[in-house]
This record gives sequence, C-alpha cells and structure tokens, in this order.
Amino acid sequence: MSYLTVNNATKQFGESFMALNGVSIAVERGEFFTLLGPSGCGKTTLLRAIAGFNDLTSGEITLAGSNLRAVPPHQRDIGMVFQDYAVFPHLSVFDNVAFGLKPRKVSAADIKARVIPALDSVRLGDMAQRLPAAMSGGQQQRIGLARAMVINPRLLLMDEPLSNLDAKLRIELREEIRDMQQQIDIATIYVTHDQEEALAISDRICVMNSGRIEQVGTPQQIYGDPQTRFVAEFVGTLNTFQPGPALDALLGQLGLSAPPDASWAVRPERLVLAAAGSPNEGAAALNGTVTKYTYLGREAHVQVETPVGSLVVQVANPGMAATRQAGEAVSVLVPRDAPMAFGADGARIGG
Ligand SMILES: Nc1ncnc2c1ncn2[C@@H]1O[C@H](COP(=O)(O)OP(=O)(O)OP(=O)(O)O)[C@@H](O)[C@H]1O
Repeated sequence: MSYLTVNNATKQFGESFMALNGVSIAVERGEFFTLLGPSGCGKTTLLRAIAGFNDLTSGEITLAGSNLRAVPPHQRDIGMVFQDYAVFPHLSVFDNVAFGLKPRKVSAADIKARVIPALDSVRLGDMAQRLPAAMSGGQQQRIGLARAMVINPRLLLMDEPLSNLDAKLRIELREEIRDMQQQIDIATIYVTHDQEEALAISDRICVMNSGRIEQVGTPQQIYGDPQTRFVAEFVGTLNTFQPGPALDALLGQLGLSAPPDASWAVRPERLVLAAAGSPNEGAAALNGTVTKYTYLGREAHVQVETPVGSLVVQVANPGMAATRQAGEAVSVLVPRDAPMAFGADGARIGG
C-alpha cells in the first residue's frame, strides 16, 4: 500500500457544485508529488482535506496505512507551507519557527536543539533574532518552510509557496525546496498552477481539471506523452491542425490514420523550418508563409500560415541567420512521429 492514499474523494459545495469529483491518488514515501491545474480545479480543496482543514463529502484518506479522516488536524503531524508566508510579524524568526513546537510540550532545550538546525537548513541560521518585517519575501517563505519542518512532520504540504515571489527568486527557492525535501526524504504534496515549476520540481505530477484527475505521471510523461488534449494544452503549447483535404493529404503522406472525428495537434518544437522546397526525408513538408517572428533569446517562435492552418514553429538557439521576415516563403517539416491525435472526448487516441 502506498504511503498516502486518497480514494475516490468528493467534495460538494452548496447544492450541486463538485469541487472534487472522484479523485484518487497514491503518494510514495519520500516522493515529491505535485497537483497542477488551472485556478478553481480543486487543488487547494484536496490539499486542505489532507491537512484536515476541511472534510470530504465522501472518500477515504490513509497515511501509513491508517485512516486520516478520523484524526483531528492538529494530531495529523502534517507540515504546511502557505502562499502568503503566514509569519507572525511581532515574533522573532526563532520564535516563529518554535511556534509549532509549543503546543507539543517540547522543553526549552529541545526547542533550541530543533529550531537551530531547521533555521540552518533554510540558510537563516544567522538571522534567528530578526523580525520578519525586515526580511524579504524569499526569507519570510524560508521561515515558513523551517516552521513546517521543525515538527518532524509525516507529510509536507505546500500551497503555491512561491507565487508571491519574483521570477528569479522563484527559481532559486524551488531548487532549495527540492534539495531540502530530498535531504530529509519526506513525502511532499505541492500545489501550483505553474507548469514549468511543476516540471522542474516534481517526481510525479497530477494534472487536475474541474475537480477530476486528467493524468498522473513523471514530468517526462506529462509533457512528452500527454494522455488528454487538456494536459497537452495546459503543459506546453500545442498547434492544432485544421481539418480538411490538406490535413488528409498530410496524414496520408505520413501514413497516419484516426477516426474521422479525431483532431490532430503538434508541439511547436517538433516542427522544423526549412527553406521553401527543401528535401524532407522522413517528414512531410507543408508550404507556408511567415506571418510573425518572435525572438526570445534561447528560442524563437515563427508563425507560419500553412494549408493546415497557422502553426507556430519553435527554433532553438536562433542566431541572426535564423531571423525570418513576414511574407517569406518557407517549408514546415512535420516528422512522422510528431502529430498527436485526440478523440472527440479529448482522450489521446494516437500519435
Ligand atoms: N468554501 C467554499 N464554498 C464554496 N465553494 C468553494 C469553497 N472553497 C472552494 N470553492 C470552490 O471550489 C472550486 C475549487 O477551489 P480550489 O480552491 O480547490 O481551487 P484551486 O485549484 O486550488 O484554485 P486556485 O489555484 O485559484 O487556488 C472553486 O470553484 C472554488 O470557488
């Protein structure tokens, strides 16, 4: 049995709204498990049910084999880190971290023996006596992390802990969180709506949509082998081919087939841009006209009007020579293994 299991969880708000609708997950010991999805998909509701801040309408939650729903929140031994830091401004950094130990009747000497290493692990060891108000957002969130960990929790839950920080700090702190989590080897459930953050930090990602799970998998599986159109669109970008004779010809040339109501799509980085009329071994060529060129440093996005619709082609490491002008005639090469097919219900059915 997995370390944490959630089985067929539902949560109803009001007469009929289902914030969670039959959600089941299984998290292993030491695993970094991320709930990823758009605003309102139920991530926080699921996290709060595990923490015990709200109860489920139905379903089971077990931790290390025992029923967690029967345990009051303060006895669950779960560390929680929130988006808004939740530090007490009038308490020193030390007292903020010690706060969680007070109700546990830990002696003053033990408090010190646990708080100091917790502060060291988040690189705040020399700031123990400072007040949080005089500290940056990143430092305040490190206090939150130390406070969650000092209780030696059985599980760590984090609800968008980086979303109030600027982009550079977010990347720095997510690396620190990942390193720390691996060091203490604690099962962690992390909530985010940021796909890049989820890919960078997780062992496995659970993509949620409207109270249901779309797919659970490693970052590589979620990005490289999405099982639904929703996952493919939410994690990464997707070009959808316009149906019609030109698409039928393209699929015929590539030897691909799917039921008539299937839709076909392709990731921008799987397309290759070539000079008009270039030879194309192992790929089908679409004639197109450049409509837009966006230079982004490490990559460029070239928008091309083709017989199967407007497609974005991603070019890696674009030098000056890769620059394209609007109106330029080009070929877009579609490798045989690049297109993905989705059924009318959004499930992946091919490619
Ligand atoms: N106490 C409540 N009463 C009524 N509806 C609620 C309550 N709490 C949450 N909801 C609704 O349940 C749905 C799921 O909310 P939840 O906070 O879990 O989403 P989320 O995926 O965490 O989104 P966000 O990223 O915006 O926090 C939303 O539509 C929300 O409005």
